[in-house]
Amino acid sequence: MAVFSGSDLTCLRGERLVFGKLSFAANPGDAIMLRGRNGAGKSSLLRLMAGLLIPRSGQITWNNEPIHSDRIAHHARLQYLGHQDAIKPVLSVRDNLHLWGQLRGVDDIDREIDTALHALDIHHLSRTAGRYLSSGQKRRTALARILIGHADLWLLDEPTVGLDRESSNELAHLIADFRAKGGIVIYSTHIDLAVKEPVLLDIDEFAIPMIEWLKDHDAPADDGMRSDPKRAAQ
Ligand SMILES: Nc1ncnc2c1ncn2[C@@H]1O[C@H](COP(=O)(O)OP(=O)(O)OP(=O)(O)O)[C@@H](O)[C@H]1O
Repeated sequence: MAVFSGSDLTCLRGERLVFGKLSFAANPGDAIMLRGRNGAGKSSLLRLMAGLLIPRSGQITWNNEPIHSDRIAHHARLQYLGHQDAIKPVLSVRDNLHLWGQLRGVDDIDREIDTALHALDIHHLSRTAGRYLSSGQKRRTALARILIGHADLWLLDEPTVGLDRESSNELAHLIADFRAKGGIVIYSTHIDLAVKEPVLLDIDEFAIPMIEWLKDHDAPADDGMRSDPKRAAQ
């Protein structure tokens, strides 16, 4: 059984059936590349994997335990990079990373920040406030964030957006290092990223018409978020 897996996943957003009968499996060192047309559900799948959305059917497990049985443990093991860089505009790059390290309970934050700043080649921006960063510099800062603290799983939604070619190659190296240490990386991209032998998961293959899905299931009453009252309140 794979360390991280999902089986027979169905994703509803609003009243739209985004995909169904989708399964995946990943072990330490694996990379999965999500592909699909705009709106196919790549971001939705990454959010399901992060435990930020709940599948309408199917289950996602880590070491055979459903991720929703212990969401705190799941969030602690993963780093999620969404479309938003979530950089605080009034804080410097270093302070942004410091805040993130504190939230993750990292011990030796300053040393980890220095390592991350060098890895993303943004050490010279350490004291620059978030509001003065270019979009590529913001993206690099967001990527530096995923290096702070221990993680077993990286979920990266379009990580190359805003990056120049050099930074994209640097990201590919970081992914290779993370995999070499046993990390699992799942990422969506519209451009080629030099990741070695990723497993391709084409979300377009899991598009099914709502009418077909309804034949086997109850009528959809809600979105994945709304099926969890705690999340719906957020
Ligand atoms: N918050 C939401 N509420 C309702 N529907 C949503 C929501 N977010 C996304 N959707 C819908 O879910 C579907 C999948 O969107 P998603 O963002 O996962 O696709 P994607 O493959 O990541 O697209 P892209 O390549 O354009 O980033 C789309 O039809 C979209 O309109």
